[in-house]
Amino acid sequence: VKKIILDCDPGHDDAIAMLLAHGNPNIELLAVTTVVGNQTLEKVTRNALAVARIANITGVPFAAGSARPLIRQIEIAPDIHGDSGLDGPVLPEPAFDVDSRHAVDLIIETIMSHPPKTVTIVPTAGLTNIALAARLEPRIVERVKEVVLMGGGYHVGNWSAVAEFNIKIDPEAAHIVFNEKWPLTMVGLDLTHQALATPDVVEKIRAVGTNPAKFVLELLEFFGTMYKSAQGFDYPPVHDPCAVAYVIDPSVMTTQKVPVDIELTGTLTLGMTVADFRSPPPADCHTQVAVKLDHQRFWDLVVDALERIGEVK
Ligand SMILES: Nc1ccc([C@@H]2N[C@H](CO)[C@@H](O)[C@H]2O)cc1
Ligand SMILES: [Ca+2]
Repeated sequence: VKKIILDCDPGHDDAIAMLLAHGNPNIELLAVTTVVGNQTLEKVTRNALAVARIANITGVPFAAGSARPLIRQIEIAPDIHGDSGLDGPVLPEPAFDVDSRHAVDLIIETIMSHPPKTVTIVPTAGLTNIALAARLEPRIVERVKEVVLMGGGYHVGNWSAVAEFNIKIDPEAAHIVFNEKWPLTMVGLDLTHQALATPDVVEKIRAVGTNPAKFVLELLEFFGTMYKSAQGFDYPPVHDPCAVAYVIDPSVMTTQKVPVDIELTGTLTLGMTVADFRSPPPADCHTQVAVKLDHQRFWDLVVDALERIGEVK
């Protein structure tokens, strides 16, 4: 079983990532932490607790983290996720309250209280909490098993021509995270733009026939409509669960070992994840990027997780 910390900003695709992590038997969700991104910290934290109620996630601490990037001003994404950050479905009242600890403290405590190389950090948002954790407790860097993040893109951007939202909203935090020497897998737009919720996928989800599945359908409906109008996609790319799927089964996508660094001073290129594909990669290269997704196997994992969650009233 892979033990993970999910650091997220729900967010339609973050919500699906959480359901995949909760439903898949190979994953133990040790903690869920939130950070400003798709919406304000208050809104994404409320959304995370609502997803926990919908999927009946219990016994897992949810802690709120940074309300702001390290240095820059807040940028949110209401044109994709709406004003609540999880527009579309009606959200229930949370079943439990947010943990009293700060997300950064919970991340550190969780890693330091488990044996070395057993905890994987799965960020699916801006990297502010992860950067702060590495600075507050540097020992987590050699203790974590690996970092598997949704973010970046080596050939495409979505928040600028060349930068992806999770990186660009806090590029200094991303620079810290990508330059620590922990094993890091970047599941970027190159991969996640292949994770399209096509009509055949929607029908398989509909066939699950439970309230959590209905919730996912309502998320995809809104997300798809916004992605069509805002970015011209026929079907929405569901980014964040791709990072969880890699942790579940790395063979669901191909990866390539390449050095990646973050642009901090470019006028046109701020927040760009610059991958150096010149070969061979340095022997001490600690980063890899995801390249090709097995679309069917990925979505089968999501449907299987929903079937295992079953009905929740
Ligand atoms: N336009 C847009 C902006 C932000 C996101 C969020 N950021 C990442 C994709 O860029 C995902 O984690 C998703 O939650 C998705 C689309
Ligand atoms: Ca996200």
